[in-house]
Amino acid sequence: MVRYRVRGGNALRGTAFIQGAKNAVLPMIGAALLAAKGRTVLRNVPIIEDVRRAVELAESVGAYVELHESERTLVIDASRVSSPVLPAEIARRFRGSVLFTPALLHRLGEAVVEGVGGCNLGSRNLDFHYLGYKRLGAIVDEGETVIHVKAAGLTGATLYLDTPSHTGTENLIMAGALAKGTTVIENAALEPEVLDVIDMLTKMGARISGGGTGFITVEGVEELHAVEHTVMPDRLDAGVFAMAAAITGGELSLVGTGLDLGVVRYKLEQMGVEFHRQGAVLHVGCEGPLRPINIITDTYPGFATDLQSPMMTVAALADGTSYIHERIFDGRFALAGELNKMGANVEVDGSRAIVRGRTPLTGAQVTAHDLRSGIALVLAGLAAEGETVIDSGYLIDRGHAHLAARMRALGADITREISEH
Ligand SMILES: CC(=O)N[C@H]1[C@@H](OP(=O)(O)OP(=O)(O)OC[C@H]2O[C@@H](n3ccc(=O)[nH]c3=O)[C@H](O)[C@@H]2O)O[C@H](CO)[C@@H](O)[C@@H]1O
Ligand SMILES: C=C(OP(=O)(O)O)C(=O)O
Repeated sequence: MVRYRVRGGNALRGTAFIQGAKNAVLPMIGAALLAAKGRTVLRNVPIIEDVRRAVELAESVGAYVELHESERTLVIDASRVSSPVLPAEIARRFRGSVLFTPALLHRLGEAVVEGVGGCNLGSRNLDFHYLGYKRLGAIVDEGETVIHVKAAGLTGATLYLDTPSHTGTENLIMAGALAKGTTVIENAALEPEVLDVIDMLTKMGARISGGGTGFITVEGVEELHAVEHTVMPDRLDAGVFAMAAAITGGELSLVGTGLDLGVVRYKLEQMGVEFHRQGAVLHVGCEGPLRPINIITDTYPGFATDLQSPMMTVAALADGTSYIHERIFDGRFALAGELNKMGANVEVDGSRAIVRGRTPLTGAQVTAHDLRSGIALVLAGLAAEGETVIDSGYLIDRGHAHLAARMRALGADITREISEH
């Protein structure tokens, strides 16, 4: 059992090194398995638990993988992929396992999905993925726990997503990349991580156009080859460090190539947080009191649902009432109860939350219910009086690399502990 212990009150100052993006590297590991020859090299890989699970899963289907932690580099040789089974004991531990299906379909003609994990955020359907495979010619047998997808070869078709699913878009692009003919994906996701995956697939030889427009066209090719690619920076990790500076009255220089915080920057600016860019470095700091904010989560370029939880912590520390409307997931407010244990005043009504700030936060024993509620509690701990102990820290480790060490380097009093129970 991993647990984080945070003693609040220290302002965070210094240079924060932003990791590579979790939600880009996971589809890239799936994409690497599409190459039947050669070795793929991924750079700027975040050393997070989800990447370790993805490595285990790739190995379990027969790939040879080297994870060079200090170089943050993955080397993947997928030439010997031979098992279509995504075993439950690994696949159920992270969401990214869903991204291995297209490669297994193309390479082996079938994929046996024994489970898919990920944060528990209410309903997380996969119907767009399976309907898409079916329209491309696959047979999908959805059992109680195991899903069997089979295809002697996929053929391009026009696909429509009811909502622009992030992994759904990535999966259907990968399915179309080696299909016969043209695949069109309408209402495709616009997230920067999806565009980074398209960049990598394009280097591999895929013919994809329309990324970032919502209408993606994929002309199927005969084969894809192994390439080297550098994973984009993690805008969620960057957002969290910006918030850590803001709520502790600190000042951070965020380092991560080409970092663009987008709407979270504008929302934090409305709250009184100051940003200024100096070349490749983004400075963030906050001197005065924080102002309250209204947030509506949405698919890109809207406010990212993954930053909604950390933003709830910031709102609890702002002077006045903030309103949050969660529109992507129907179960993403488990954080409210934990924050309230620390003295916050958050009232949840369905998909809306009202955060009445500022109430002084005091350290408490709290539980991470998912990755982002976990990091939100770390933020609360940094600003609280006394000691906060956050259980289920594995969930935080799923998405943030060396969190305690990176925060300690900036002056935070935080430790990561492992206990038997
Ligand atoms: C590994 C990864 O990249 N995870 C991200 C990805 O998750 P993920 O790709 O799972 O999220 P989706 O964009 O697919 O899901 C968004 C919404 O669409 C619904 N839906 C989705 C697919 C489907 O077939 N049917 C359906 O109804 C889901 O139930 C959910 O309510 O995008 C989410 C939304 O930005 C982020 O929070 C996650 O961090
Ligand atoms: C929901 C998240 O991740 P996943 O889709 O991997 O569960 C997240 O990163 O907040």
